[in-house]
Amino acid sequence: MVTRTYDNSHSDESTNGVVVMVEPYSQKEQIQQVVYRILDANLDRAREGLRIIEEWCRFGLNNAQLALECKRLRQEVAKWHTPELRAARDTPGDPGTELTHPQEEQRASIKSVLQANFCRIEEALRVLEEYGKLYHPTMAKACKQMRYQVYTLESSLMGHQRHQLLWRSRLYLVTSPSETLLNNVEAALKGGLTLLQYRDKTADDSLRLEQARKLRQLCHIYGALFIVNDRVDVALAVDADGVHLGQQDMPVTVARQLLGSQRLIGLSTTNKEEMQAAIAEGVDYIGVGPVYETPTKVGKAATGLEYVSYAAKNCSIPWFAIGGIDANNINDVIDAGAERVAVVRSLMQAEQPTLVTQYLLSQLNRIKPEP
Ligand SMILES: Cc1ncc(COP(=O)(O)OP(=O)(O)O)c(N)n1
Ligand SMILES: Cc1ncsc1CCOP(=O)(O)O
Ligand SMILES: [Mg+2]
Repeated sequence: MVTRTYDNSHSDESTNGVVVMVEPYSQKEQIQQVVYRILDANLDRAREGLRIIEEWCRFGLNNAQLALECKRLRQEVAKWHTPELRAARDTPGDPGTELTHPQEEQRASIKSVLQANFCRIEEALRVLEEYGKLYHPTMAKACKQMRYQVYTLESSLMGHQRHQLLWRSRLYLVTSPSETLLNNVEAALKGGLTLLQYRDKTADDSLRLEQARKLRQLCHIYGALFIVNDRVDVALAVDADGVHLGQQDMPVTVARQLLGSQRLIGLSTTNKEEMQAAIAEGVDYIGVGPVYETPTKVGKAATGLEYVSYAAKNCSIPWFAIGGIDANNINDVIDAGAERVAVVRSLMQAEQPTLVTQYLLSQLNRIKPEP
């Protein structure tokens, strides 16, 4: 058998002594080969990406439903990978195999691995949709549908990840305005912080957006959750993991409509009625306090440790004791039943936020080891 080359010129080839005239590819055929190569490469890319996501759903999350959806999509992609497309493959002649971006060589967290691979699958499906139109319109339509199904899968999986990390988080840093905001936060992240809230009651919106973006990026690098205080619009603008609302802020139902079910909503509570109402409204976590009076929230009466004990016995969702908590009194709060605490000054005013984070976490993990 004589293999045709991509060279479009006439040529004679010797094959076992027999001289064979090789027909040149017509321009149309050459383009078809290129399209087939693109389809072949992107079918592989989409399938590989799906497998990477599937492995995490299966082994990382033990979530059969999500793993099954990945498998279904993988098989649907494979269905379009016909022998004629595979035959167009030319790996040695593909200049793209050598091209990698430095970001691809290292990933900071599972979240980045998942996000990078969702991106890869969605891009591949988009390519399949566009070039598929030149091959098989049904394929193009199927790939478009799959792309939307992958968006849904991404949002369920990322939502699931968020909830898991929220349940695992024991320490919550709520920021205060500071010249060293980013350094303080990064130091706390280095100490093991997994949940951050950006709170600035006075900044103008352009600064607020700029800082929120930077903090979100930092949290992304360290695999931590990023919540915005009060402002649903800012949370959406910077693609935050959620928002924290107070009793006087936007109603939870409205925030939920805007944020959807996959992002987190936290609500401040100061008594059992507010706690029960918050749970009934479907918030993802609550703040419990201020446990002690605090200059960070002037004029707000302390709830004391009784409310902490009540929460320990009655709260079915993650809750964070907040207000005046520091390295000196954290064990009293833990003894009253808290497994999670939120702090502002303890970390924002610490000389060594990494060490303080590590200390607070070690105390919180002392009673019940890390989940
Ligand atoms: C974790 C957590 N709990 C409580 C609050 C207080 O929220 P709110 O009552 O809306 O007061 P402000 O923070 O907006 O002044 C919180 N931010 N975080
Ligand atoms: C925002 C907020 N809501 C209840 S207490 C509080 C502030 C807690 O700050 P600190 O940890 O500095 O006492
Ligand atoms: Mg508020």
